[in-house]
Amino acid sequence: MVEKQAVGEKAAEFVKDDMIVGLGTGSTVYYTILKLGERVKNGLRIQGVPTSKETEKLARQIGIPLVTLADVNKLDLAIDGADEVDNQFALIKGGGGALLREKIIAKASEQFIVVADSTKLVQTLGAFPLPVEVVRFGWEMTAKHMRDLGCVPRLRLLEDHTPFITDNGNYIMDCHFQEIKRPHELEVALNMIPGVVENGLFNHMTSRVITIRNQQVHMITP
Ligand SMILES: O=C[C@H](O)[C@H](O)[C@H](O)COP(=O)(O)O
Repeated sequence: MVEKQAVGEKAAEFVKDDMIVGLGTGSTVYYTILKLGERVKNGLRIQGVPTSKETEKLARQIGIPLVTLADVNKLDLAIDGADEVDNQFALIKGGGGALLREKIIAKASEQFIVVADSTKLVQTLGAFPLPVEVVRFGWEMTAKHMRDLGCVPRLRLLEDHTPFITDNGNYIMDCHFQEIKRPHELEVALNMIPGVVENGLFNHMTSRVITIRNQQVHMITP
């Protein structure tokens, strides 16, 4: 079994009857969602809140009942992947461009479980370019302010060289910092820039990381 599948499926075990569950986005949590679909077919009663249009489509296809944030006061649990996880449980997310909805849903959840194969665990965040969602208006100016924080920002493009557009109609800047020594300070500083909607640093949100070492699934809690 591949690592992503092993950690993704393990996370599904934390989902119990009557929970409202945030459904993350990406190729790792994909396996969690498939497993939940199977369990729903076998009688599990849950309601999901998807973090992207892609996840919404998948969840509908496999029969997971869905609700929106307007229908609930809080979520019991959200499960999602990450691009990097450091030893303080800070994350970089947004490789798939879903970071804004993911952060809104993680913040609304009592527990936030991260599923991460062994390649995602790092000492210091930053080798993976930090995704930042920005409004289209004036994005070049927004990028200049981001550069002042010490990174090289690149507008995310599709294969046909047109800009990638998020589910919210915005652009993504992939910011090359190399090393992010103070993720919380950077998260706040980026969000102070006019034009920045949200960034992919998730600090103080993780309740548990499910990962894999020497082919064994491990769970780490802060
Ligand atoms: O926008 C995408 C999300 O933040 C993903 O959770 C993240 O990129 C990890 O995705 P994957 O599990 O495909 O590596």
